[in-house]
Amino acid sequence: MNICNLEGGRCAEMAMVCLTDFEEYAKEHLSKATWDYYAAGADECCTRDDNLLAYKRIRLRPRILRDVSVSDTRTTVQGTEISFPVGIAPTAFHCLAWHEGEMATARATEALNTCYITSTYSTCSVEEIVAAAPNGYRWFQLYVYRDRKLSEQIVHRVEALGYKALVLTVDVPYTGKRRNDIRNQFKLPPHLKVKNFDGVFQQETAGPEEYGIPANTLDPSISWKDVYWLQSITRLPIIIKGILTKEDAELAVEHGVQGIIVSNHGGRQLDGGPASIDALSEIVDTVQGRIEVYLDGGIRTGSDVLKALALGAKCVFIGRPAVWGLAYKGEEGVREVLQILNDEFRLSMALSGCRNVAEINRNLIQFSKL
Ligand SMILES: Cc1cc2nc3c(=O)[nH]c(=O)nc-3n(C[C@H](O)[C@H](O)[C@H](O)COP(=O)(O)O)c2cc1C
Ligand SMILES: CCCCCCC(=O)C(=O)O
Repeated sequence: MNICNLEGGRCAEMAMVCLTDFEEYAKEHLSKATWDYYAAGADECCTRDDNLLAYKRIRLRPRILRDVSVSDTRTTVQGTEISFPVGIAPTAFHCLAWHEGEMATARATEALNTCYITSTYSTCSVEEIVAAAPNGYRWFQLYVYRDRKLSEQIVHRVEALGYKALVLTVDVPYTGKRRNDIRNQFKLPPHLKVKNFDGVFQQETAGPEEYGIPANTLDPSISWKDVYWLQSITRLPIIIKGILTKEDAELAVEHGVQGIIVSNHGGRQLDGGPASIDALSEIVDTVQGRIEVYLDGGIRTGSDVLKALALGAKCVFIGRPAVWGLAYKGEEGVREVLQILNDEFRLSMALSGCRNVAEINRNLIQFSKL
């Protein structure tokens, strides 16, 4: 029997049934400033909240009597097999949630055989992450700095370490306005560092800061020509994260990248933009299978995963739920989050008559109710 002393709250002994149980636990146990940072959306949080609500507006058309006694959730991303189509989106500062930070996240994704996109703003270095989970499948998320040498160095480092793709985040020319972070004057505590840039991102001289990091390091002038620049310094596949329109999807294909992540940064950047699931169809229709299309934002259940795949995503990624898992029990917590999503996805597949991911298609979606 589970015993919990917390009145109205969750404790580590309670069985976790769904992802919102982890959210509740994290809210209860993290400091207010850390919780607010993870939960933040931009401005009035309309896009952040719509990321979740949009899935509720989509209805499924289940098929029956299809012998779903055996099911297979495996898929591939960029030619590599993963055990199910859910990976971990890049999120910053995992050591705020758990002392082993990104090393714990990396071990969990290695154990579950799925993809982990490491953030530029990790609080463990890429070397520590690879050492913690040497057989894990990883991509590296890149921001482009004003100082291109800095970007170039990290690209060469992750390439040498065996990262399999670069995820170029394109929706942060400036950080979105996150009201509680401003109210809390949120910053990384002094014992934590952006480890990949030790000595570079430390605020050693006085100057404007954002989250305790020197402000203005990211280059707001980046444009499509920088995709060519990135291609010139790496042989890794490039995946652009933060595309929400068919026009930009077409440009991404024309610029020769290998993938797109349809994303609004968890609603933390432009408030008023579309929910990512609502932007997916026009992008998939434009891309027409020329490159892989992925999605993140608001995935909280297995049926959300099913809906995204039915609308054409090859794989989806979770941001905040992974951090809630970390806050709960480190590696074990992230594993539980992924396992619950995998179990729910498998069940949703079976209940809608799909035996494998190849059988998931748009016929599953009831368009008249969209
Ligand atoms: C706390 C937090 C930190 C994030 N840090 C990054 C980051 O460093 N780089 C990046 O490309 N996206 C970052 N994102 C955006 C996520 O990669 C992803 O787009 C978003 O979290 C998906 O929405 P979800 O949290 O509803 O799953 C961050 C999101 C959150 C919530
Ligand atoms: C100075 C920019 C910090 C960005 C931190 C990571 C991120 O993308 C986020 O959404 O938070």
